[in-house]
Amino acid sequence: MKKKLILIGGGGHGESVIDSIRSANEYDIIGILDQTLEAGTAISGVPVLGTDELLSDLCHQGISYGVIAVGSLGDPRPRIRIYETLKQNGLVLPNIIDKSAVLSQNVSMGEGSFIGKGVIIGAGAVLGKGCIINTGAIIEHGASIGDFVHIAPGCVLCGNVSVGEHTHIGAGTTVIQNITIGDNTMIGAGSLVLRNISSHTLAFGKPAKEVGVYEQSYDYRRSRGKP
Ligand SMILES: CC(=O)SCCNC(=O)CCNC(=O)[C@H](O)C(C)(C)COP(=O)(O)OP(=O)(O)OC[C@H]1O[C@@H](n2cnc3c(N)ncnc32)[C@H](O)[C@@H]1OP(=O)(O)O
Repeated sequence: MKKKLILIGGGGHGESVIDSIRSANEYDIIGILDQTLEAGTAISGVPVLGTDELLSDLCHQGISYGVIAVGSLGDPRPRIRIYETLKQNGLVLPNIIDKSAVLSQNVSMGEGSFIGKGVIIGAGAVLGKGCIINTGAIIEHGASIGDFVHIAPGCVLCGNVSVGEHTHIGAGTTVIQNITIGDNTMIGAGSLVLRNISSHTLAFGKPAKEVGVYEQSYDYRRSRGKP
């Protein structure tokens, strides 16, 4: 029997997640909880059941797996909130790995991450929890990817790149080998990263330059008493 799973979030990213869950054929998707979609509608054939207030009832009905299915464009806070809600309700957060992704056997991953179509992850890479590794991204050997990082579609991270927690690497970015990118940072789409990039920083371009403080996630960290 397939394991029963609930999705939180039914937007565009949610549709990708549904597609990848179906590709792996391991879970039965019972429904979607979403703060804005109308209960009774359906996304990719999966019913919207209501808001995440239903979570505790659903857990009592025997659903033990939950997936963060909202995307992120540089603000990881909604995904973090969902992660915490799922954990508080005692749900297990599986890693959703599209069937077309190719992962070395020697990859270590936290929980609750999404690995999209055509992703390649090399030997010795270490991924935190709650990450999105989006369509067609390549993460080479020895990479270190922090919690709630989004590596957007088509990025190439060469060997031994390190990306700090909550950082967004914009679509189509290339990061050369041995580079360190800080926490809570935004790298704009299409960048070429040749030098280390600091935490709490907006950087973009070819080559990528630091153009300012990245505020959004910084506020989130301060609100949690972090520097
Ligand atoms: C499945 C999916 O779709 S996942 C989604 C993947 N999407 C991404 O990764 C997008 C990442 N976001 C970006 O690249 C954005 O452009 C950001 C966050 C870097 C900047 O966004 P904003 O703050 O709104 O910047 P804005 O659009 O106002 O541009 C400000 C200036 O920076 C420039 N700029 C913005 N982004 C970039 C970039 N990636 N590369 C070069 N220049 C850029 C603009 O041209 C503009 O220059 P100007 O003042 O000379 O006209």
